[in-house]
Amino acid sequence: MASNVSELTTYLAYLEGEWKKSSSGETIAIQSPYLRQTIGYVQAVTQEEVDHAITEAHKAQKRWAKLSLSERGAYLEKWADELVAGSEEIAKTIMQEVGKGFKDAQKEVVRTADLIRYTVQDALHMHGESLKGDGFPGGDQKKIGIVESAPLGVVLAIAPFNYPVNLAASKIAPALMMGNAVIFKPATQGSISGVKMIEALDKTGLPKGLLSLTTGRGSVIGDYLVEHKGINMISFTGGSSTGRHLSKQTTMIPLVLELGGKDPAIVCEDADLDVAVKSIMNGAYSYSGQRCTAIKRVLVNDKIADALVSRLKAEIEKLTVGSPEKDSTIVPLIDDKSADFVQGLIDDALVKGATLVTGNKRKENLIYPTLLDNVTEDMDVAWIEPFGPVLPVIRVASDEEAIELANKSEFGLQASVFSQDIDRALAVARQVEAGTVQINGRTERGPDHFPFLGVKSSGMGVQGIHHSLLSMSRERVTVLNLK
Ligand SMILES: NC(=O)C1=CN([C@@H]2O[C@H](COP(=O)(O)OP(=O)(O)OC[C@H]3O[C@@H](n4cnc5c(N)ncnc54)[C@H](OP(=O)(O)O)[C@@H]3O)[C@@H](O)[C@H]2O)C=CC1
Ligand SMILES: O=C(O)[C@H](O)COP(=O)(O)O
Repeated sequence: MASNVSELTTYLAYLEGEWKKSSSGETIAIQSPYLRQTIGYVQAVTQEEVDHAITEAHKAQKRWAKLSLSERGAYLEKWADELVAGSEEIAKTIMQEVGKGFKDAQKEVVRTADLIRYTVQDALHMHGESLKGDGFPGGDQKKIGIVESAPLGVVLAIAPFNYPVNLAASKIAPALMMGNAVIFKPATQGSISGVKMIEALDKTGLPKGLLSLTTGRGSVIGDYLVEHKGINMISFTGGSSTGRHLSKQTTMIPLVLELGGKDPAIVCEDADLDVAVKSIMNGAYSYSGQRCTAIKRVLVNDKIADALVSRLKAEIEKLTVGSPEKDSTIVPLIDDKSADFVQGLIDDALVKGATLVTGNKRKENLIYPTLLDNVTEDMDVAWIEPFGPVLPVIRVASDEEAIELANKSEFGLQASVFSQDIDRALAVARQVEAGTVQINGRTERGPDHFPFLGVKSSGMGVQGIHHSLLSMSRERVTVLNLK
């Protein structure tokens, strides 16, 4: 999968159903994390263009909401087909833009098409309900409540860099299906992938104005979008500090936040080490740990810690390191700043006495997979999300100590528990404060129809296909009062 970036394209923004240059006359250069060169430019959309896009979105939404569910679904099914048809090109863009291995990028596109199709089917099977008035004391049989889903209006979808297509579509598809219009703000690094996926949507003949793609830096147009009176709901995935900022900027509109994590793998002394090692390796290091659901700390019982650490070391040393074009597991991080941040966490732990088991090697923004043992609570890496390939091991004396440390984190996205005793694993799982606990498996968002949520600083509200459909609609209650 060789890259050719000799011809640089300036991508247009998709505003009111037309591909346009921004009146700002400004573009943003997109730098590939592994080619370390500019691969294209995207438009820096202005506040006036945002205003216009939102006004047109409201007009289009009113017409769109009148279409039947199956008519709306037909556009989305076609979008899924177009994504699959263009998967090679879209995957190449994802690879170049965010440095994800080509095969994983292709999987992201196909997973997205599957997610869109499932979203359509799920929505088609949401039947609402009817309530009888006499179900409540003193009620009357002649009163019948009809409960239907109604759209919210214009949904603002803000996506992060690491799944630029999938985490955007997982907001756009349910929003459109439930009869909303969408303003899509991709991560700046991820905007070209955003353009490609919206080109596929545009090919479906989607009504003009229903979706606009507003590229631009979050620091420049982010607050303007979030505080805009024309936005009726926000679905955001990204870092916890950005999410916290958003929740302060918004008032009285529904907000779903999927944020960072510090997912622990709790390894009890009776764990099947084959399963634990495989899951931790996959959970911690795939895409260099740039997943919100990556395993970001290991809390292992003292009695098996030596065995676990030596097996992890052996596996880490087999990991492929290098280019996403060769499908390496460990690839350069999204930018130099992120690599500096990860290096800072490693340095802090080593200064404070952690044992370097393997790694701590760096070439520019490529950080080699690193395993730190004997990590203690005074080290930043015990608590802070690296979003990079560094895994701290904290040794514990009991399940209770592991649970206490797991819950001391400000985050609560997911956790894994490894034990061959299902009663024990379940008892631990039920005490961990996290949206999801995986027993004998790696932390991960999929399958995409499962609810996906974070507690504490990891988020607010629930995603996963069905819950996204619910969060992007409201109940409309009509009461029949019969004679
Ligand atoms: N729980 C989950 O499901 C997931 C969580 N994450 C978390 O996301 C982080 C990494 O992703 P990253 O893209 O760096 O996250 P960021 O929080 O930096 O950015 C996320 C999105 O928010 C935008 N943004 C930035 N500032 C504002 C603002 N003031 N108003 C509105 N939007 C704004 C960004 O735009 P721009 O790029 O232009 O700055 C981007 O589109 C990690 O912490 C990770 O854990 C990632 C994936 C999934
Ligand atoms: O962005 C993330 O990191 C995802 O939401 C996690 O998805 P995954 O578990 O499928 O990698």
